[in-house]
Amino acid sequence: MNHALLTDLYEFSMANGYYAALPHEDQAVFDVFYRTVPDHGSFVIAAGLQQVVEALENFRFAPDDIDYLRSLKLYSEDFLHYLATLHLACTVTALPEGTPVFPREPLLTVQGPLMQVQLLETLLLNLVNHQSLIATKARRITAAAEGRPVMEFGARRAQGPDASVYGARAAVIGGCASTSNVLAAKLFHIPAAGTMAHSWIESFPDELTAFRAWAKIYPDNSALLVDTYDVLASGVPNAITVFKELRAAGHKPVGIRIDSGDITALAKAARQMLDDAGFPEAKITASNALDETVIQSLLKEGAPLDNFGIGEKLITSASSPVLSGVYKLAALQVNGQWQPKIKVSATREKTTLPGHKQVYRLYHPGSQRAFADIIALADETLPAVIAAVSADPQVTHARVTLKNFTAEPLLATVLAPGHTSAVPTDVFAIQQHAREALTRLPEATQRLVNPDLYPVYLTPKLAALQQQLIDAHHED
Ligand SMILES: Nc1ncnc2c1ncn2[C@@H]1O[C@H](COP(=O)(O)OP(=O)(O)OP(=O)(O)O)[C@@H](O)[C@H]1O
Ligand SMILES: O=P(O)(O)OC[C@H]1O[C@H](OP(=O)(O)OP(=O)(O)O)[C@H](O)[C@@H]1O
Ligand SMILES: O=C(O)c1cccnc1
Repeated sequence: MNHALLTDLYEFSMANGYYAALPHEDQAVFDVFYRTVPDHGSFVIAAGLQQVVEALENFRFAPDDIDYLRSLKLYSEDFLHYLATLHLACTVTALPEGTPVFPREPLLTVQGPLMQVQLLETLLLNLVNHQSLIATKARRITAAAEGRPVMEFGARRAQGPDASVYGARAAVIGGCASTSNVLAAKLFHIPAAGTMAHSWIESFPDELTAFRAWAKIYPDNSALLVDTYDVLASGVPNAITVFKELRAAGHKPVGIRIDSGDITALAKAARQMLDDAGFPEAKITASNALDETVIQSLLKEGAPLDNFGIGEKLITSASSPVLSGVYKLAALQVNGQWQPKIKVSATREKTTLPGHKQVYRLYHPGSQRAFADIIALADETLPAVIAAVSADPQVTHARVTLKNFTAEPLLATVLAPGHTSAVPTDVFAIQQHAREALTRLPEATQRLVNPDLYPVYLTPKLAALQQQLIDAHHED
């Protein structure tokens, strides 16, 4: 689908206005960042970059798009002609998908003619906010599962087809092992996984007949759903009968799925029955409106679970369904000269960071342990000793001296005019990047409840530039 019209009307209205009022090719830089972490976490897992790059590479206005815009009777013919022949000339820098990113840090920047980059705001935020939200939720859920595979089961509850497909992709970036969503599995090379629904069991005269029919067709994929009638009185005993028959025929039974009731009590009793019957290797999968909180509770109770199937709470990030990433102007060329730009807000919290920027992750020297990030102006060289200022205006000890670190720049160019982009597209490689990046962060920042805040600083140059622009604004 061509997404060129997937924007808010005001972006076109501004672009048409820029076309009339400002030099056409003057460049602008916008930053994408967010301020608040979902679920009171301390970081977001950045995701959606592959789709951003694809959307920008295919960005074109079709003749009927132009006709539609003309029909609004808002825009000049010159501007519509500009759109009809538009080829984006934008440079995008971004941190790699899967990277944990903290509040206020630019995770993506776009530079290009002001008219063009203004038009991209809504689409870029749509792509990045959604996938980063779901990847972040999946990280929480898979952390709670402590290494047990999590299958993404959310297609039926996702808020529309796109949310199910790209949500499944993001879920894998955040740690899921597989998806039941066949389209997502095909598009992103994710293992397709699944069991059966209650309707299968109900479609046969009785549960045992239903299990036998399944086992006959899928003798090596027999994960039987045991809660249609009574988990312990019929579901597990019938599953054991079928497992014995499968074993006698030379097959290895997979296990059972429990989808209702007190999962801990049922899983403990089912485990005992399976073990007593000689099937200690049969796996128990749990599903039913699970999320990280329920999973933690189940595991704390000692529920002997091997796999999880997780739908609605993951695919909608139900407990915290919004990531409010924003797109803010950071610099503008005026007569060929760059000017840093700022939005000064009533609250310091919402005041933006001006200028072209770079984000560095700081490590203790010779180690893989990160202890802070620092946002710098893109053209400054980090000194060995930095009198850094907290990026969080709420922090009381706002100034610290940073020394003895190695610095890793996080933002790199992923798209430039005339160059084909090569961002990683292997979702499991991206998942691995996320996993490794997390092992380098302090463990306490990854707690699911009350995580430690990870320090993010500004260089003195960036902090001074921000203050200078705030002061200049107040003098006006
Ligand atoms: N031991 C447990 N500790 C905490 N939460 C649990 C436990 N067992 C199940 N849950 C969760 O409690 C919620 C409600 O479970 P409940 O027993 O009401 O399901 P159910 O109504 O039997 O299922 P269904 O409506 O699908 O038939 C679900 O989110 C489930 O995952
Ligand atoms: O609960 P989720 O995390 O979204 O996991 C997916 C759910 O989808 C199926 O339920 P179904 O649509 O058959 O409805 P049900 O709630 O009656 O089982 C399945 O049995 C799970 O319960
Ligand atoms: O395969 C399953 O068990 C499944 C898939 C989607 C939703 N619920 C269950």
